[in-house]
Order: sequence, then structure tokens, then C-alpha cells
Amino acid sequence: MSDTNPGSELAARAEALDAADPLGKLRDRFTLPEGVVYLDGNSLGALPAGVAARLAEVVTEQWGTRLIRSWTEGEANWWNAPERIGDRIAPLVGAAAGQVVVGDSTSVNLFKALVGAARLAAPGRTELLVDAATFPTDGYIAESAARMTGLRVVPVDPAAAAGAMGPDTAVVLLNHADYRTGRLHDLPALTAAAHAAGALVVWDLCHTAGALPVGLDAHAVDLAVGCTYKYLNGGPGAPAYLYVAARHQAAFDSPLPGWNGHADPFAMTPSYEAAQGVARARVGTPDILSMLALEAALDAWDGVAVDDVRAKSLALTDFFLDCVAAYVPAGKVELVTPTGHDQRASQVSLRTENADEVMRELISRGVIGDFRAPDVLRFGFTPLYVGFADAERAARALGHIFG
Ligand SMILES: Cc1ncc(COP(=O)(O)O)c(C=O)c1O
Ligand SMILES: Nc1c(O)cccc1C(=O)C[C@H](N)C(=O)O
Repeated sequence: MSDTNPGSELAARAEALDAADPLGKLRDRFTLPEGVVYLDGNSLGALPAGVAARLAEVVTEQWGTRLIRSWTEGEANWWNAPERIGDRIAPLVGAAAGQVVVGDSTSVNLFKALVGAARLAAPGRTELLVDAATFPTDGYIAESAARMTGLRVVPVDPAAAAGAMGPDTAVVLLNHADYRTGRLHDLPALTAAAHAAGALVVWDLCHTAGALPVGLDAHAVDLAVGCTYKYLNGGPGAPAYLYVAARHQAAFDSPLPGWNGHADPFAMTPSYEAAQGVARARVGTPDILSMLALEAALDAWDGVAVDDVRAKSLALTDFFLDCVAAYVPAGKVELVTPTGHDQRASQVSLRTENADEVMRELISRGVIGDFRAPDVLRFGFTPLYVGFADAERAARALGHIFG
């Protein structure tokens, strides 16, 4: 901690930054409890204001009154929801319409993407490269997908992944951001490297979609998956999404060819014929209530540019780091997240002793972040509803705990 009390100077800076923030008003689009600083939107996004009323309408009107007609009629049109909502997510991840389908969990979509990619890969290739520090589910699913398709999983450090790609590489699976450290991986360069090696690349966007520009089409990504309950605020257990680039769709061979992905589902034929387009990645009956909650949640993005969100995210995390440096006694925490803007996603991770206990104490003081084993405090910054005063208060509370 510095010798002079930095509190008033940082609080004044926070106030000025909030006053000048062009996204500041967006907080009104969310329902947040009074007195809470919410820095866990990288795990579960906050509740957008319109969701509760829309869900009530879906339940009482669309389900209660319109009954089965809601599957295919009128505004409800439940049957088209996976593609319709996919087209709402598409611009947020830099994809043109018709390439994103919503449904299932991230894990299930990863399975479809990895087996689908292996089936699209050039014959004779033997390796599936996987981010060695990946969120566990990606690693588990990759092992199974590799076993099913005759590939061998090769764990790689994303920083060294380009060098590991070669003539044996069939598919590369990478996280756009590391869930534990908040490190952002170089999607354009790693995608280009995979293509130069003749491989396909699958990106997990869980920790970047809705936080920063992804540019799926611009960088010619092959396939991508992501969840919608973090920066997209779809709610607990909200359905995930799968992106299949238009150029791969005709040959995309899903390992889960359920009847919802059939070209003519209601013909109910005994043999499978895949639908045209990204709809072939659908499996079974979608979870409509969660899906329509997500659709309502996406209204929070109306008129919002992802570039502006990114600018605010970096300003927020920079400011939080300044506050931590000022308030937390030297040596108490170690910064895990890279400081370079090109390597930082939208969270700050700090390593400390007894991190679990420290986070519990922070939460009891109204600052909600999370703990990731064994020793990481994670603070997610969701620019749609987190402000600079929140960042200052969180760092001050952390300083008091160590103080
Ligand atoms: C990178 C990453 N992939 C996948 C998941 C989760 O997948 P699922 O939606 O299947 O629970 C998470 C978080 O839960 C994650 O952080
Ligand atoms: N998906 C989660 C859940 O169902 C319960 C609790 C947390 C989560 C998470 O999203 C964890 C998150 N992917 C992480 O980065 O740690």
C-alpha cells in the first residue's frame, strides 16, 4: 500500500470515469441487488430486466393458452427458436446469419464440433491438439471424441500451439480465453496457423463472447462453441451455441443426428437425411423455457457495439489493477492475468494464500467474485452492468481484508 491514503483520489477517478462512461446507462437494463458489487458475470451473468415478464408471458400465454400451436405458429414459433436466437448471437461473435444454432450445453456442442471437425479433416491425420490448461469439460470431451474418431489427443500450451501444428494435425481445440487466468489467446494467428498446417480449428468462446470482439467470419474460424450464461446473461443453465462456418455446413456430419436436425422432421422417416444449413447440428427437442429466457436476455444488447464493450472492459480492468496496487499491501496478492491489452480478456485473477477464505470474506462484504482452486481469486468485469465505482469498492474491500 502507498504511504498516502489513495482512497479519495481513486474514488474521485471512479466517479469521473463513471460519469463519462457511454455504456453507464446500460446497467438499468439489469436487475441487480442493492449494495452488491457483482464481479462474477464470467460465471453467471446478471438478470436482464425484461426476462421475468417475458418468461411469465411464455408460460401463461404461449404454453398455457396457445398450447401446442406455439411450436409452429405466430410470434412464438418455438420450432425456429434455435436458429432465430442463433442469428441474434451471430453478430456478437462476428458471424453472418445462418451459422449459429442454439441448444444443448457447451459440452454437447463441443462433442458435435470435435467429431464433426474430425470427419471434415483431411484423411490420414492423427492428432487432436488440445489446450493443456483447458476448462476440464473440453479435455474430457476431446478425449472421448478422439477415441471415437481414431485421433490421439496432444495437449499443448496455447502460446506454443502454432509450433506444434503439422502434417499430422487433424483438429485443434482452443479456448479463446483461459478460464482461470483470464489470458486471451490469439484467435486470428492461431486460426491462420492451423489452416497453414492443413488442420481445422474449434474455438471455445465461453469467456469472450459478449466481452470482446471475436470475429469468427473475419478470421475464417471453422467451428466454435460457447455458453450463454456468462457475458450473454442467458441465465443458469441457458442453452449453449454452435457455430459451423457456412463453407463446412454441407459436409458437416453430426455425431448426434437427432430428429430435430433432420431435413424433414415431421415426415418421421426411418432413415436420416441432414437438414440444410446449421440446423443439421440440432439434436432433440429444445429446452424452450431456457431458450426464450435467453432470447429476452439478448434484448440487453440492443444498440450496443461489442467494440465499445471491449474498450470499457479494458478500462475497467486497468482501473481495478490500479486500485489493487494502491489498496492491497505489497506481497499479499500476485497478478495472474496478463497486463497487455492484447492478452487480457475481461477478468482479473489474483493468486493469494487462503484464496477460498478471502473470497468468502469478500462476499460477506458485498463483493461477489469467485474462487478457483487451488489459490485463485477471480473477478469478472461485465461492462454492461459493472462500473468504475464497483471496481474501486471491490479493491478497497480486498485491501481491508489484508489490512
Ligand atoms: C471454457 C468453458 N467451456 C465449457 C464450460 C461449461 O460447459 P457446459 O455449458 O457444458 O457446462 C465452461 C464453464 O462452465 C467453460 O468455462
Ligand atoms: N457452468 C457453471 C455451473 O453450471 C455452475 C457453476 C459454475 C459454472 C461455470 O460456468 C464455471 C465457469 N465455466 C468457470 O469459468 O469456472
